[in-house]
Amino acid sequence: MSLHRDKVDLAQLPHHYDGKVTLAVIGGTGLYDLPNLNPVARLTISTPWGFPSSPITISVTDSGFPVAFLARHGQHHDLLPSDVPSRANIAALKHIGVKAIVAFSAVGSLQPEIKPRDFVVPTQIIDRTKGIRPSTFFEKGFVAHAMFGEPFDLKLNKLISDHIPTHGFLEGFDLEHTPTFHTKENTNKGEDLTVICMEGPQFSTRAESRLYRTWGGSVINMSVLPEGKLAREAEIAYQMICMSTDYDSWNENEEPVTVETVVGNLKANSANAAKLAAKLIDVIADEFAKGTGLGDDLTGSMKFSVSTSPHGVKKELLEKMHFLHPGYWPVH
Ligand SMILES: CSC[C@H]1O[C@H](OP(=O)(O)O)[C@H](O)[C@@H]1O
Ligand SMILES: Nc1ncnc2[nH]cnc12
Repeated sequence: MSLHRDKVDLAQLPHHYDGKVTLAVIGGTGLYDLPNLNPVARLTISTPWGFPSSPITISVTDSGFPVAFLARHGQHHDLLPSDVPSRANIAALKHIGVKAIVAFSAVGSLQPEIKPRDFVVPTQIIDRTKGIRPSTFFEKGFVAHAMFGEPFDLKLNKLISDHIPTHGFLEGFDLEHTPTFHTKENTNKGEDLTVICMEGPQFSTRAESRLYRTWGGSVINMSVLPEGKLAREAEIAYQMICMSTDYDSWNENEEPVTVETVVGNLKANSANAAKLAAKLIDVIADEFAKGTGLGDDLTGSMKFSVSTSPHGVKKELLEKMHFLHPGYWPVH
């Protein structure tokens, strides 16, 4: 079943964009473009970690603010969650100047109050991937350790939570189900909302799904890692917005999740997600215009997270890292 809408002919767009692009949206399952914006360029960027999942579309809002868009699983959804080239995706966004990323993801709900078609802004992550995804830009010969106790950017999280009301945030739009916008502060009594990231591509067993509930999991997906870790290493403020599509497998009164359930809810959700994305872009554009330092908190953090003396590092490794953080570790 296709989730794609009719599209502008993106192939005709220029392949370069000269301005600065500070905000990026990563689209997950069901969100393959930003239909409410005006596309102005389509970039194919080669990185030392390969090519991104898809070309990066630069669009501008009505007020002229540029936003980069990247389809996580490719424009035709041909990449398994384990095969998403997250290092290339994040490196390419960093290379064009991105300081903040809002990443969308279709998730299963592990809690009865998070209903299919609701949105969730998580604050914590539990890693259940299996170590088969490259999850760092660093490698043997050049060692660094990034801080990850707060895996999402707190300023971006607060900005989003403060500006999107719990109910009615899609007023006037597809309201067959009025979605709730779940945030730590507004709906979860200050308790973390935790996304479990599993390897997939198969969904969880009932026993696993129940286990994740005992761990305090709120929602489950296959995508937030290593994307969020790599954004941290790239010093980019990162927040995921989860779109609930199913109750996973924990509920004995329901059939365990199937792709049909996910796709059915996504058909409604993807239009809502595109509208929500447009709203969030306006909020974030305003914040950048105010100059409050959004995306600046991490600046310089990786320079001092390195354990290896740069003098002992091979030239090839330093050259790769120069793409990500030019000037941090001069190539000798
Ligand atoms: C099609 S259901 C499983 C799939 O959906 C989510 O993708 P994304 O996070 O990119 O929206 C989930 O993480 C799985 O990859
Ligand atoms: N139940 C689920 N488990 C993992 N990823 C998902 N994406 C959407 N629903 C999911």
